[in-house]
Amino acid sequence: MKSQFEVYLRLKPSNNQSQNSMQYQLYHNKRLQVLLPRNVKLGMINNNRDNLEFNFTHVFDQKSSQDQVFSKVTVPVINSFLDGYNATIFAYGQTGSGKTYTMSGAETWQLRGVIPRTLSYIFDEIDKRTKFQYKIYISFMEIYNENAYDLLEKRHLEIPLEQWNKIALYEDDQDNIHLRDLSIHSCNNEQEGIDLLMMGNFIRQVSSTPMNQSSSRSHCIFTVTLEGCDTTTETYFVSKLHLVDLAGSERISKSQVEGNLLNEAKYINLSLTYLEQVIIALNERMKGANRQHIPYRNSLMTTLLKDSLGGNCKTVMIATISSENDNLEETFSTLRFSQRVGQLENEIRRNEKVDLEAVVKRLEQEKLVLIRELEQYQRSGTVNSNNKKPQTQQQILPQQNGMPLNKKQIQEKVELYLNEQVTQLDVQSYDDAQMCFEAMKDLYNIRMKEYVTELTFISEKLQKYDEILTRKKEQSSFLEQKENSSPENEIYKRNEFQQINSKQKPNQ
Ligand SMILES: Nc1ncnc2c1ncn2[C@@H]1O[C@H](COP(=O)(O)OP(=O)(O)OP(=O)(O)O)[C@@H](O)[C@H]1O
Repeated sequence: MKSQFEVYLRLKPSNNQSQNSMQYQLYHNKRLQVLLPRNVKLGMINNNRDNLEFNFTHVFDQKSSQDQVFSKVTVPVINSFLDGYNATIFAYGQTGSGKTYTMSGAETWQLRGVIPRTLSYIFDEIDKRTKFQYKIYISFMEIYNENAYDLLEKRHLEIPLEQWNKIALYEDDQDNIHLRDLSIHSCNNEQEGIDLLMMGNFIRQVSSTPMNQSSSRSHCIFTVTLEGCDTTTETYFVSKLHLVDLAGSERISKSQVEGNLLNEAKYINLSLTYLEQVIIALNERMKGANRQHIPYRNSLMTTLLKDSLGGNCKTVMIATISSENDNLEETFSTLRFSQRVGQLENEIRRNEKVDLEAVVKRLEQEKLVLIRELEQYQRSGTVNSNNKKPQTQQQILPQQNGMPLNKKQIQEKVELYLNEQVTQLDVQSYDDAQMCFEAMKDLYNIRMKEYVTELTFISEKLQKYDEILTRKKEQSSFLEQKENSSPENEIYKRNEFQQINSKQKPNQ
């Protein structure tokens, strides 16, 4: 299924109400027209024009609340994630434009952002989806100076960044990316999720260099992994939701930094440039150019987000811009980038697997229950079923208000009696008794027919699944190995990785 990238724009409220504010018009909350100030010389802008226009899935103006952003952008994405589709929401924009405010939120609970709201929504939805069983796992990582680090490793609170374990990436022969040394945490409720988010943010702050305290110089990826099971079909699915807060997108010339900070800025610039290159390459390929190679491997971030940017993933971008003319150059850079992203589409599919053994087991049990019920029904004409408890102890008379009942009404009363929902049938005449017996005979025949039909259906289904299962078991080990290395199965290898991690830790 094709899934067009969705691109949202969020304008940060202006700090000052002076003439320095960016002048713009918003049409239907989808089209932003930015008026170009005459006195501002911007090399990148064609001076013949007095405005530039940009289109979005939706534009959130300066008055938009956190809740509005969450409902519009995130809710549909999480619903599809809970159905078994991979998804990524990433915030992109210059430093201070509101990426962290949008993704994580501000100090108060009311101003919480996309990530904490997502956790609440996921657990609320899980409670409602009663025919599914879900398990949720969380990991949280940071990419800083082209190295990836685990933000949920408690040891990182005690040691400086230089001594942190770097997350190792490796690709299997199917080009799937796997991660080593990234902890994955089981999460049973919203509070546990929030605690993990807070711990990660805390570790990130503690590790930060002086400049980081006011501005985040790293990319952050908060990942929710879901293992789901549709209990009615025994279909298992695994999906991933990446919530990404990218580092500020401003150019080095603007940030005017030196030394270590210049190094950081270079890495950020480089990784965002590589991100841009990936987007351009994907755009060209979409427009029919012969682009086999997409340069994902140029940076850690694009390697990690490979699936989000041209694979099996529903991808959403939130572009954040400030509303001051001072930042116009960066604002235009963000707006232009977002237009390119908005043209992309991914091919998405549900990451599902049927547990054939579980299906066969269930069908065998159903068949056994049906055979037992059928035997009992043949013997006594009634079936003991927990669902059919007597609702009332009152007598049901074949007569109502002294008037004789018709055949259908008698059948209904007899059915209640046979289902043990009433204890007696009060028969007052020979004709009534005759009609009751007739009704019993009819109902018995109908019920028998239903049983036979259902048994035949279950037996056929059982036979079919049995055949598939046998075929599957007979498949060569080569094919099984291939299946096991698919990205959907990454989570199942978690324990293996954790064992490797725990073996490595004492030596570090
Ligand atoms: N929409 C908004 N409404 C109110 N305040 C906002 C909004 N967006 C951002 N802010 C405030 O602006 C400041 C900078 O925002 P934020 O830290 O989210 O920027 P950022 O894009 O994440 O920057 P960096 O790239 O440095 O991490 C914060 O104090 C934040 O609370």
